[in-house]
Amino acid sequence: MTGPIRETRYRVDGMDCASCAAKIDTAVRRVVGVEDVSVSVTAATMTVRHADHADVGPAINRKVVGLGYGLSPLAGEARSGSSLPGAHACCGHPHGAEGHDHGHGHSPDVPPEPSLDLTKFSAAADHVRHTEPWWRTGRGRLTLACGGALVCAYGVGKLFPATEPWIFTLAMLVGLLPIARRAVMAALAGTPFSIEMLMTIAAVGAVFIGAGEEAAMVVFLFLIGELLEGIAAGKARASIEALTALVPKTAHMEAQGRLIEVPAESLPAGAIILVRPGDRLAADGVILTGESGIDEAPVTGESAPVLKGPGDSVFAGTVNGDGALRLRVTAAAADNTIARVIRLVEEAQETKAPTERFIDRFSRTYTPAVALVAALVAMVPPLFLGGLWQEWIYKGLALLLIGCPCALVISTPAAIAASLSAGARRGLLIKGGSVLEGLGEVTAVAFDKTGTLTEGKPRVTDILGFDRSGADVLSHAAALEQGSSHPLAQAILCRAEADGVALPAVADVKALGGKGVGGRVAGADLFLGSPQAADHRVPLTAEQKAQVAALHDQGKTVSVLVADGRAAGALAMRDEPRADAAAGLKALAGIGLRVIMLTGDNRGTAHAIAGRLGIEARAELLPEDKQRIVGELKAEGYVVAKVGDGINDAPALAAADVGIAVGGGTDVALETADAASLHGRVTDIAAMVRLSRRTMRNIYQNIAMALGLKGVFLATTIAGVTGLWPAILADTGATVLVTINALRLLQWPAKG
Ligand SMILES: Nc1ncnc2c1ncn2[C@@H]1O[C@H](COP(=O)(O)OP(=O)(O)OP(=O)(O)O)[C@@H](O)[C@H]1O
Ligand SMILES: [Zn+2]
Repeated sequence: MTGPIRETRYRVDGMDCASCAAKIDTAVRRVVGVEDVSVSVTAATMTVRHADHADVGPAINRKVVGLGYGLSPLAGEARSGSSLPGAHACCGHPHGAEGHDHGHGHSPDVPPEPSLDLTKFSAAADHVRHTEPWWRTGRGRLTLACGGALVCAYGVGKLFPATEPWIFTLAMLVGLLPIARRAVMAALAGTPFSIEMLMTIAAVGAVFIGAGEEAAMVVFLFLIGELLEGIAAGKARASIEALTALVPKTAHMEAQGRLIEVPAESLPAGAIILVRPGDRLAADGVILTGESGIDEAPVTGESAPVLKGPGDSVFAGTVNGDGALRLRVTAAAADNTIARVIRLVEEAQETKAPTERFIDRFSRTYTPAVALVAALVAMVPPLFLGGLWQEWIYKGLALLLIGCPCALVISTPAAIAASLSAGARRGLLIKGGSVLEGLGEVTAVAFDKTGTLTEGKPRVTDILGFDRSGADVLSHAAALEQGSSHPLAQAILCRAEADGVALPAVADVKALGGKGVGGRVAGADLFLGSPQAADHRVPLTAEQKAQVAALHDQGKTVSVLVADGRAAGALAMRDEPRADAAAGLKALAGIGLRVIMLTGDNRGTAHAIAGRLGIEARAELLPEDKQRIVGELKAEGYVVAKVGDGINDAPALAAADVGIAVGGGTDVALETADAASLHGRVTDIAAMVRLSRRTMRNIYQNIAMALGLKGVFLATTIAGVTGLWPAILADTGATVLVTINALRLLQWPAKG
C-alpha cells in the first residue's frame, strides 16, 4: 500500500444483477489510485478504497456512468480506515473487538457529536431512496418500448407481408441498441464476455440467418428478465429500508421549559423528549421518568411488550405502551440504532461469502467456455460433418444465450442479502456473507457469563467490613469504580448512591483486566477485586475465606477491598441469569453444538449458575485464559463461536472463528465483532446458526436450479429440440426462480 488509504462510498443506480457488479468492479479497479473495490447489487452501494491524496472521483464517475449506471457519493460516509468488514483483507484478521486498529494505522471512528450536524442528516436521508414504479425506470421504459415495437412489427407484417423480412429487425433494434452499447462499454472496461455481448452477437447472428422475428423476441425476453431481476433485488433493499419508516417524523422536545414539536431528524443527542402513551419513539434514548410496556416487535421481532422504567434504554421505532415517558436522546437520527443497522447491512452485503467468490470465479470461466463451445457447434459440423450452416449456426447462437450466467451469479448474493435483512430486522446483525456462511459451520459455542448469560445488572446484596464499617468499605469501593465500565462497578456505584455515602477523592485508578481495579485514596493504596487476586496481595484469614465461600455458594460474586496491605472488607453481588438463558442454551444443544461458559468469576458462583443452566463451565479465568481455551477448542477440531460483551473477553472474541457481541446497542463490541445480537438475547445465537443453515440450503437449491436448467437446455439445444427463445427464457426463468426462492428468506423466521 502507498500512503494513507481513504474509503469513499457511493450509491450506484441501475444495477440489477451480479454481473453488473462484476463489470463495475473490473472497471473501477482499473482507475489509477484505487486499491480495492466492493460492490453490492442488493444494497446498490459501492465502497472504493483509494490513496488519500488521489482524486479518483472524476475517473470513477466517468467509468461507471459510461457503463450505463447512475453514481452519487454517499454524503458524510467517507472515512479513513474502517473497523467494519471491509478491513478484513488488510488486517488479515476479521476481528478486533478490543484492538480497533491492530497497529495498522486505522484511525478509530469519529465519535458522534452531541450537536446538530446537517451533513449527517443527508447521510441518513440517502438511505431512504424513493423506489420508483418499474415503468418509470429507464429499464422499464426500454422494455415497454421494445414490447410496443414488437407488437407493431407483428401488425405491420400481417398487413404488408412484403415488410416481414426486415420489420422485425427494426423492432429488435429498439431494444438491442442500448444493450449493444453497454456491451461495447463493458468490453472497453475489461469485460469482453458480458451478457450484453453474448446477447448482441446472438441477436445479430440470428438476423443474418433469417431468424429476425425470433431475434426480436429474444431481445424482448432478455429485457423482461432484467426488469424482473431489478424488481426482485429492490425487494430485499426495501425490506431493510422500511425500518426507517418506523421512526416518526416529529418529536416533542423540551426547550426552556416549553414543549415544542421538532423534526425527529434534527434532534441532537442530549435533547429531552416526551413520548405520549401509544406513540412511536422518535429517537434512541434513556428513560428519565415514567414507566411503560414498550412494544419492540418492529425492531426485535419480540412479540411481548417489555416493561421499561428509569435508566432503561429504548429504541427509535418501538411503540410506547400506556405510560407517558420522558427520555434523554442518546443518538442523533443518523446514528440511532435503525440507521446503524441499515448501514451495517449495506456494508455487510458488499463482503462476499466464500461460496459467492467461488461462483464468481466459476462464471468467469463458464461464460467464455460456453462461448467457445457455441463457436465449435456452429462451425465444426458444417465444415467437417456435412451439416447445414443455417441449422448449426442457429444452434450455436442458442448456446451463446445459455452461456449467460445470470441465474448462477445471483444465486448466492440474493439469498445472503435476504438473510442479512431478515436477521437485521430482528436484531441479529451479521457482518457479511462470509460470517453468515461461517455461522452454520459452528460446532462449539463459548459464552461469557457476566452480561452475556446473566443480565449484567448485578445488585449489591451484602457488604462485609473486616476492619471498618460497611459504609466505609462501600465508599472506598465506589470511589475506585467511578471510571469503570464493568457491570460490577455499576452495581457498586448504584448502591453507594442509594445509600447516600460520600465518595473520597481517588488518584491513579487502574483497571486490572479480569482481576479488579486499583488506585490511591488519601495516600493509601487500594485494590478491589476477586477474592483470588486479593488473597494474592494479602493472605485472607480462614474466617474471611469462609465468609466469602458462603456467599459464593449462594451464586453471588464477591469482590474484596484491600487497603494498605490489609483486607478491609468485601461486597457480594448477585446477577440473575437472563430470562431466556436456559432456553437459548437448550436450543444450541438441540442443534448439536457443544456449549461452554467461560468466566472470570470464582468457581463457586460459576458452578452455581452453570448448574442452574445445565452447561459446563470454566471459572477464574483471565482474559488471556479465555483466549487460550478458545484456541484449545479450535485445536480439538471445533469451529468455535465466542459470545461476549467485549469486557475482559475481547481477545477471546477475536480468537474465535466467529466473535459474537451481545449488548444493548451501544457497545464498541457491537460495531467490531463479526456478528452481534442487538437485543442481547441468548436465544439469538441459536437463531443465527439456524438462519445460516437455512441460507446455505437456499443457496444450494438456487445453484442446483440454475445449473440444472442450463444443463437441460444445453442438451435440448444441441439435440435441436429447442431453439433461440427457449434458451433465453431458460436463463430468465432460472433467474426469476432463484430470486423468488432467495426472497423467501425475507420472511424468516415465520417461514423458514
Ligand atoms: N471493576 C471491578 N470491580 C470489582 N471487581 C472486579 C472488577 N473487575 C474484576 N473484578 C473481579 O474480578 C473477577 C473477574 O472479573 P472478570 O471481568 O474477568 O469476570 P466477570 O465479569 O465476573 O465474568 P465474565 O468473565 O463472565 O464476564 C470478578 O468476578 C470480580 O470479583
Ligand atoms: Zn442480468
